[in-house]
Amino acid sequence: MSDTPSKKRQPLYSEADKRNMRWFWQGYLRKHSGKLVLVLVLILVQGLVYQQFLAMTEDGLRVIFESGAMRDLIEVCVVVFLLFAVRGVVSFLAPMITVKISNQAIYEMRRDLIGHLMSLDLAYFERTKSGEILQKLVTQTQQIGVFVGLGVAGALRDAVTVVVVSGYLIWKNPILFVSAIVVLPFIIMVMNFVSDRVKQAQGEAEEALGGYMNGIEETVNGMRTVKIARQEEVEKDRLMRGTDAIRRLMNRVQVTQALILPSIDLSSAFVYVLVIGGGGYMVLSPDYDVDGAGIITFLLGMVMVFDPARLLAQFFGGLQSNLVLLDRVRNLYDQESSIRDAEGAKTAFDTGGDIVLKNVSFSYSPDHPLFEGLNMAFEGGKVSAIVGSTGSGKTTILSLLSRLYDVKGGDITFGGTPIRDLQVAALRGAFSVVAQDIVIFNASIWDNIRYVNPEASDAQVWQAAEDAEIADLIRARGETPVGPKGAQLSGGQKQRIAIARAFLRDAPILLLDEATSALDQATEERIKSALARLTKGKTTIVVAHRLSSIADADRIFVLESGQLVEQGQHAELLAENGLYARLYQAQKKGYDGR
Ligand SMILES: Nc1ncnc2c1ncn2[C@@H]1O[C@H](COP(=O)(O)OP(=O)(O)OP(=O)(O)O)[C@@H](O)[C@H]1O
Repeated sequence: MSDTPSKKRQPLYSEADKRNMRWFWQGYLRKHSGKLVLVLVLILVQGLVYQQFLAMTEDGLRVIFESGAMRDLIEVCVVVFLLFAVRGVVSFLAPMITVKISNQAIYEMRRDLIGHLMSLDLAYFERTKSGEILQKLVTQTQQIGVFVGLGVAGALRDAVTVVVVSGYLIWKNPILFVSAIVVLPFIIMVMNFVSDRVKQAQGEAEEALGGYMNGIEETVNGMRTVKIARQEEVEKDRLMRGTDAIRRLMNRVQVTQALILPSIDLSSAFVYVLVIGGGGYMVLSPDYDVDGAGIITFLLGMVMVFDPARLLAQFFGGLQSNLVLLDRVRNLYDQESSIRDAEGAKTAFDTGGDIVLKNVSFSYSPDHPLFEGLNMAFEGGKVSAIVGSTGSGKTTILSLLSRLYDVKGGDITFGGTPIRDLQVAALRGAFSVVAQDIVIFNASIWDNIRYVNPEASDAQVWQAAEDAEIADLIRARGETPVGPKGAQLSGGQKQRIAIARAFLRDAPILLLDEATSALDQATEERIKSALARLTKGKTTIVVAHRLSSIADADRIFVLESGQLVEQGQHAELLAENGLYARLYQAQKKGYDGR
């Protein structure tokens, strides 16, 4: 099975189902074997209560039919009451244990899933709908937990009851019992049909639910654009189409599952008629040693078998749905991270050395190559700038340096050490990054800054905030959270938080991607002097559109459609009169208004 539902027939238990159940059992349930055995014993007790109840009822009926002693009847009644009191206690204890086990299993499963998710490459998150990830971590795991905690315990109890009571009935009247189970093939046929349809529809429903959740997230996050473009109705329709698809698919799942009960009821009607007719014949015929009490008890026994059998069949329908959910959750592990530490990767490297791109080729998709044979050298301890038109690959170079993606060809070296020989954590730990897409959490500004260095002292956080010109805002807002994704902040305020983070982190390599683009000229000037202090002695790579802001860089690289077309210092590039000079003149003209 995969996330894309296939139209082909779904087997009752596919290899994937078996693998997934094994995974769940071995990873999360087996360790509770002791407790599970206890549950089984409790469930057996419940089953035995039914068997004893039947035996007592038969005795009681005989007392009545044969006008026995009143005392015997009272004894039977007391024992029956006690039996069901025991069953009551056990029906509390067994699910109490299984619910705790299943909640623990789901907690651990989520912990492992989150751990695995964190290890995946950025590329996975760029191609996967966030709704799909939410489903795995929230709804699908939750449903599996409820199913395992309550459903499995209930099903075990029902199965034991069916087996114990059936055993008793076989012992009492094998001929009648065997003739009663002629309905079994019909029930199996229905089950097969249900399994097939439920799996198909549940797969499609999960797909639709993922799309719907994703749609909600997109709409809510993009509400500013939605409102300005007056697209509320369009968005409403889009979400309603999603929810309508879910309605139709869930109808299909649940109506199919609902087919199970009538088929069991139909079978039970057939069996009851058979028992009354066949049993009655046995009582009337002198060939059989069967009395009325025996047949009434047998009939009661059949009722007691069919009742849990109905629930078992319902459980079976739920199991098919949950197997689909388990497969979806489990297939997160099919995703592997390709950016991993090599054997013997280094934890330390020359963070002050030159950073060199040698013959680098890279593409996001095979049919759109971005870099081919790109060579660049960023001098250690100096400020380098990358400029170029939009989409020329500037941000991608920064992403390759911090190994968010791996180069497809060529190499990147840090002080002569190839990037693949470095531990990913050590490499990324050497960077302070002010990215274009600043991530702000719904916490106070203070906590947002501290996020990059939780060990920092209060004094250090204040210093970083002062350097980034955001301290006054912290004083004004106090502990107030800044809204989801920092919605209550201006673009410039967000950028200053990002700069404060870079100050606080104080790593040896600094990547600034349009770090000051959202600031007004006066604030930018003030921050620039603090940034100059920050970059001193550090290898700094600045990406900027505003060329005046990087004019004093030690080296400027000019990119055009993924190719390095010029490099040098500001004055040299102007003298070359190439692309840089043209861009610079154009911007100057724009600012001067000429
Ligand atoms: N995650 C991604 N998946 C696929 N393609 C991408 C991705 N990120 C960027 N691209 C493409 O790669 C090219 C280079 O993008 P990049 O962001 O590096 O350009 P840039 O020079 O930084 O642009 P800008 O100045 O607009 O920020 C663009 O054509 C872009 O569409």
